[in-house]
This record gives sequence, C-alpha cells and structure tokens, in this order.
Amino acid sequence: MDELTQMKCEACHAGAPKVTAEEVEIYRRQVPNWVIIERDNVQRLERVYKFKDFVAALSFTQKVGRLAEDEGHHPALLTEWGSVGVAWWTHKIHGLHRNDFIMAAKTDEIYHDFAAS
Ligand SMILES: C[C@H](O)[C@H](O)[C@H]1CNC2=NC(N)=NC(=O)C2=N1
Repeated sequence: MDELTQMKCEACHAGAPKVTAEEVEIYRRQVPNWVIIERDNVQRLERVYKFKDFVAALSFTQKVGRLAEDEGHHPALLTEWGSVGVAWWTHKIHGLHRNDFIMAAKTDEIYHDFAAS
C-alpha cells in the first residue's frame, strides 16, 4: 500500500466512485486519529486538533488552507481558541474519495510538523 502522504489528489468529477469498504479499511490504517461520521447523509472524515491558543490554531488553519489550494481539494474548518476541527469529504460525490484520505494524511503531517516546531 502506497503512502497516502506521497499521493496527489486527482481532479474529481461528479461520477467518480466513492471509496469501497475495503479501501476504507486499508486507508484508515494510515489515518488512525480520524473518525468517519455521516452528517446530512454524507460520510466525512473528521478530526479535532488541539493548540496552545488561538494564534497557533489560526496559523495551522492557514497552513491547511494553503494545502487545500495546492491540491484543489478543500475541507470544512472550524477554528476556535485552542482547537481546529477539520472535515474532509468530496462535495461532487457527496461522500468519501481517496482524495479525502490523502488530505487527512497530509493534514496530520502539517500538525506533526507544527507540533514539532
Ligand atoms: C472547481 C473546483 O476545482 C471543484 O469545485 C473542487 C474544489 N474543491 C473541492 N473540495 C472538495 N472537498 N470536494 C470537491 O468536490 C471539490 N471540488
């Protein structure tokens, strides 16, 4: 299994297939801190990251935003004092695509680098 962090998002179209249950089981091993939650009949990957204050949370938010722009795939972000909630799903297919797992893995990388800095 290739590393999700080494992959690039593919351009997604309305007819793109959602990930299969088998793919979910494989991919989720690389993003163990994320949960799959269904909201409004849409499955999404969600994780809440903790920070020392609002400035740190906002800085992380900006880094994730830059990643999203670079990849052309965008999250829902809830930035609060001390935490950032991140949700990934693919709007066009109203569910989860490999892109979402790639982005969750890359979001974890940003947090790891951030926490280490
Ligand atoms: C035109 C633009 O590339 C598309 O609308 C992209 C933008 N970012 C996106 N982000 C996500 N999460 N899902 C999408 O379907 C999506 N589509």
